[in-house]
Amino acid sequence: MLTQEVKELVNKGEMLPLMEEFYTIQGEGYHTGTAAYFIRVGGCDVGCHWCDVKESWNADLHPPTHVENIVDNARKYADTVVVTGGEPLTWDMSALTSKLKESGMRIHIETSGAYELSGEWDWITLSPKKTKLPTQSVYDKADELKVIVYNKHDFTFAEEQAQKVNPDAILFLQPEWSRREEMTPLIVEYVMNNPKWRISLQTHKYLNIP
Ligand SMILES: C[S@@+](CC[C@H](N)C(=O)[O-])C[C@H]1O[C@@H](n2cnc3c(N)ncnc32)[C@H](O)[C@@H]1O
Ligand SMILES: Nc1nc2[nH]cc(C(=O)O)c2c(=O)[nH]1
Ligand code: SF4
Ligand SMILES: [Mg+2]
Repeated sequence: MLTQEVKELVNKGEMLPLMEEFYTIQGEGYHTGTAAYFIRVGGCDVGCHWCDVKESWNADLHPPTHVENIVDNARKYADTVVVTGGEPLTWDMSALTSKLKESGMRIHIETSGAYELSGEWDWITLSPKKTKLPTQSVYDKADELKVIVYNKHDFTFAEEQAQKVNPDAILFLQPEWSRREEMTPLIVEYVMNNPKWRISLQTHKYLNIP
């Protein structure tokens, strides 16, 4: 059982349920191929049936960790951090991002946008989900929109989301991993016919790295 004191620190974002941290290469989206330290925060209730990190969903399984300790670790490895999850915006990201900034780090977030934006970010990757649509605050600030393509209807969903995001966001279509053989050729054709879109692949899975 968590003490009341720990619960309050988690509510304030001064502690976060930390699932894992790892130094790797950003596999997806605009920054594909660049080294970054990943901080994976537990807790998500969006419920994507194809989610590749379902172990992250239950926040209670991941130890509440002081953000100072997360930052002290991260700064040893890299100058760019990617905060992911789980759904990081489940929590108040202000304390984590202000401490990362004090350490001079560049900070990126991977989010479904299902909750209001908190924290200060150098790069926001929005990957919207039909089951819990993004909040306006995240549409307004997203640097890239990355829509996962599981079936043909997801092209329609992608166009709807592109209408909602700010006009400067860079647009990506990414095949859902288990459907990549069927969907990748359709995405290739779609991007050639609709060149405002780009392809994003989960390159870390092809490289067998985290
Ligand atoms: C695990 S999520 C965590 C961050 C946040 N909850 C979100 O969905 O953006 C990280 C990224 O992986 C993508 N993703 C998750 N499962 C996937 C799968 N099976 N195939 C392709 N992309 C996937 C998500 O859409 C998101 O862009
Ligand atoms: N290498 C690597 N790149 C990633 N980009 C987004 C990821 C995520 O799970 O948020 C991810 C991940 O899990 N690994
Ligand atoms: S929002 Fe992200 S972490 Fe949550 S279930 Fe969907 S892909 Fe997984
Ligand atoms: Mg991943």
